[in-house]
Order: sequence, then structure tokens, then C-alpha cells
Amino acid sequence: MNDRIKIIDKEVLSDNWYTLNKVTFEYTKNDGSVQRQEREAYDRGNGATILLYNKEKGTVVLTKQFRMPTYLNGNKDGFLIEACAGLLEEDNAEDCIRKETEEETGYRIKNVQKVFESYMSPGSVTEILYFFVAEYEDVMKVNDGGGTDEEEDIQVLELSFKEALRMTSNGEIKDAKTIMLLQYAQINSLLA
Ligand SMILES: Nc1nc2c(ncn2[C@@H]2O[C@H](COP(=O)(O)OP(=O)(O)O[C@H]3O[C@H](CO)[C@@H](O)[C@H](O)[C@@H]3O)[C@@H](O)[C@H]2O)c(=O)[nH]1
Ligand SMILES: [Mg+2]
Repeated sequence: MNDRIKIIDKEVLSDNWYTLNKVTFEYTKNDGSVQRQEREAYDRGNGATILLYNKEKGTVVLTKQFRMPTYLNGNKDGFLIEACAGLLEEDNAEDCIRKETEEETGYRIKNVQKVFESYMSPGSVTEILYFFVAEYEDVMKVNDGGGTDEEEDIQVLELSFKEALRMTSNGEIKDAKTIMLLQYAQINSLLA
């Protein structure tokens, strides 16, 4: 696909839960010279995320859960407020996010709108994340949420949009996908 890149070797360094590969490749620089380089790339599949919002109430639904990698790196209690998200399985991103929304937040939503897609850590993680927004109403709540996985322990938060935006400024919300979705909602006036 790119004749400036020639993959020489791909070595699996770890495949315990997800896969960490070391890729050796020849890279042709802008000046035409060829360099041999190595990069580690963590492959944990792709994901989808969604902002649920209610115009009339001026609210959004977010989740709160323990995230070990953040606990290892400065997040005091390790809990993170995030937009609902999940890894893609066999299904396409849209079906995946509908299913994930019901499992994690308890809302059975109808129409979802794809807004953009983004690599979240392009220097080290292969994952591309698909971003969605959807309107929700109280009557769509069909269960308590929380996740289906035995180790999942997800708290569902319904916050005013203003409060959620404030939390992105004061550091209470520190998750990229969540900040991106809240700012998308603000820029596009999804809520008053
Ligand atoms: N035992 C074990 N379980 C794991 C490990 N890593 C993840 N899991 C479990 O695998 C499940 C994955 O849950 P999902 O809801 O599908 O994914 P997610 O972790 O919420 O990921 C979403 O958010 C990430 C962070 O923003 C995104 O990177 C990702 O794309 C996705 O959108 C969770 O139950 C989690 O505990 C691991 O190393 N060991
Ligand atoms: Mg999740």
C-alpha cells in the first residue's frame, strides 16, 4: 500500500490478553534514504464510543469505572468518567455501540449518528475508535446498566451538560474520547 514502507519482520512480544507486536521495517525518508526502524504496536482491536444526550432535560449520560492504567499514572483513585464505550467484536461499529449502550448504561437507544473516527494513540496503539451520538429518554431505560462482564463494575451518571463541560475544564473529566464528544456536542449545539 505504501512503497516507502517494507515490513521485514513482525514479532509477538506478548499475547496474554491483547497483542503487543514488534515490527521491523525499512522506511524511505523524504530525502530518499532508507532506514531500518523498529516500532512496538499494541493491538487490542478497535472500539466504539457514544454520547447519549437529552435536549429537553439538558443532560448527558456518562459512566464511571476503575481504569488500572490511569491508576498507574497519576489518577488518584483510578476511577475515570467516560462516555460509554466498548471494543468491537464480530458486529459492525453501529450494532456494537447499541449493544454496549444497553449493557453499560441500561438505555435501549434507537437512532445513532456517527460523527467521526479517530486513532487515539497513533504512536503506540493500533486501535481506531468510532464516535457516535444519540438522543435518549427516560422511557428507553430497560435495565440498570453496569456491564455484563463479571469484572465490569460500571456506575451510570446522568449529568447536566453544563456540569459535564465544566468537568472537562476543571480536570474531573480526563478522558480524550469523552472530551471530544462533549466538545462536539457544544460546537454543534446538540443541547441548549
Ligand atoms: N482479564 C482481563 N480483562 C481485561 C483486560 N483488558 C480488558 N479487559 C476486560 O475486557 C472488557 C472490555 O470491555 P469493553 O467495554 O468492551 O471495552 P472498554 O475497556 O470499555 O474499552 C473502550 O474504552 C477504551 C478506553 O477508552 C477504548 O480504548 C476502547 O476502544 C473501547 O472504546 C472489560 O470487561 C475489561 O475488564 C486484561 O488485560 N485482562
Ligand atoms: Mg466499556
